[in-house]
Amino acid sequence: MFLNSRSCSQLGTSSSSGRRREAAATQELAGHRLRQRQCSSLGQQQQQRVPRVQAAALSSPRPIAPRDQQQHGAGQISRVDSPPQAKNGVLLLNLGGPESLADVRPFLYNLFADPDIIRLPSALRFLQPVLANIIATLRSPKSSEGYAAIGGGSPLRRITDEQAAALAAALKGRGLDAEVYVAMRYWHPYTEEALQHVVRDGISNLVILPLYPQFSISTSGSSLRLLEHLFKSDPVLSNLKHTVIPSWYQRPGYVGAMVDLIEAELDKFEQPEQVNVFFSAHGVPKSYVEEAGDPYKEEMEECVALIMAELTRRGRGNEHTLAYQSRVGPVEWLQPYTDDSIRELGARGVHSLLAVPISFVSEHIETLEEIDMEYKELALESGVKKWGRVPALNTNARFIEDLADAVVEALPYVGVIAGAPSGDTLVPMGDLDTLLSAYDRDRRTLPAPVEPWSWGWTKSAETWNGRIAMVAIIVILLLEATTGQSFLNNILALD
Ligand SMILES: C=CC1=C(C)c2cc3[nH]c(cc4nc(cc5[nH]c(cc1n2)c(C)c5CCC(=O)O)C(CCC(=O)O)=C4C)c(C)c3C=C
Ligand SMILES: [Fe+2]
Repeated sequence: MFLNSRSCSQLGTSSSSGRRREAAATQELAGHRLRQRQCSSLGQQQQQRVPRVQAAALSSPRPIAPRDQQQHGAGQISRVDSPPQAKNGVLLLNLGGPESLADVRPFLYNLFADPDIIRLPSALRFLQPVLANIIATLRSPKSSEGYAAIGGGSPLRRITDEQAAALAAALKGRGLDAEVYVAMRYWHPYTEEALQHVVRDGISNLVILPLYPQFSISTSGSSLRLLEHLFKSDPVLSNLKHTVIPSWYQRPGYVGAMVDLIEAELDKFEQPEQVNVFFSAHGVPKSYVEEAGDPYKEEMEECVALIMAELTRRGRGNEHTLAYQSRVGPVEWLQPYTDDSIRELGARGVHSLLAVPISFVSEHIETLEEIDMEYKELALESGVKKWGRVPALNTNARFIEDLADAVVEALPYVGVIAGAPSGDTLVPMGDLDTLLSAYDRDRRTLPAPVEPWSWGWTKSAETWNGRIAMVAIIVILLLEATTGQSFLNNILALD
């Protein structure tokens, strides 16, 4: 498997030499697709030379240290002891969320310590934990307020567990016995814990399914990077046959389920045909798309076009809008911003808005607080008279059935390097190595979405916090450098 994918990486590198530039995100993706196809055939030719590795049952798993406060800290997860039986598993990737207000700051630390969220130049990477601590500390009061408003914690773990159980049942309905595991990126159950269970259960064929319909470097990409690291540092996992479904926004079942929900909400308005269908996607910094080639924006636009086409096919001629929410920090994010669009629609005299959360399939802080409270209030203040919101898919039966179909369709690709069966996704299906080597290969430094030093000069409420923190951090770093003692560990330790 790794022999194949190394060859693919080399192929990708040589075929793209001299082709690096910002404006080429789209061409870049087309190139990825082409390379993937080349890799597929190369992979198939070389398949015979790859040793058929037997997955193994685990006799004594080594516990993994919790990752709060650590960057990718896991070592080996398991030892190979005995030959296994073929067993299927599905690994659901998700973000994770604080379950109580006390979890908020360590959760934020984990998020900002992720180099796919804040990508520092390599010379400054040693500062990432320090920066993560500062930013988490500064952001924590605002985030905590949001989580307090939705009951004191995120519902994400509960909903994702329900989705996992529903998916396992749907697979069983198709005659497929498969364990479904939940692997969160920034909170419990951590990816390391999930993989420990995968190994303990002797899973030999794993389908990796991010619960994000559209691919972004900052979400699915980040979880896949972590998996890559963990797979490479463990003997059982490095031989585990797997395939990744990188994104699935174009699946008719998903699109159909979204349209069912939209229609049901439209019919609650007195004049459904007058309602503006307002898609609000989670934003990403613009540089992710324009400099690192994140397909997120393109996938989002395609996704909205597919949903609108299906709505139209069902005889609904509504106008629609796509905007991006949840911007953090001072850099430019994808535009238009949700708040600007709401104001603009209000000013244009749009009477009714139906908000559709589009980048995430569970209720979470950004649907329950940001959309239901902040944006609703803004819309009503801006002149919009009627407001509605489409619920998240959660365990919607049609959606879960579609995920089960996606898993069944992916299973033949486990352990085989191959492009997506229909070739119609922007990031094609494949194993981790192939996917990540074809994708965001250079991990180029990006402007950090949140920079404490910039916060210090903005007009935001954090201005003085930011300045004080910056001065403090400089003093502490100087003290550390001159005395050789670590003050930061003591001062900024969370828990
Ligand atoms: C597709 C979905 C998401 C993208 C893209 C994404 C990018 C992204 N997010 C941040 C910063 C924060 N995200 C936070 C919470 C959060 N983010 C997503 C999804 C995406 N993020 C979800 C589902 C959640 C909520 C989980 C929950 O607890 O319910 C937070 C914490 C909350 C807050 O303070 O607002 C931050 C911070 C960045 C910087 C980023 C891209 C670089
Ligand atoms: Fe986010």
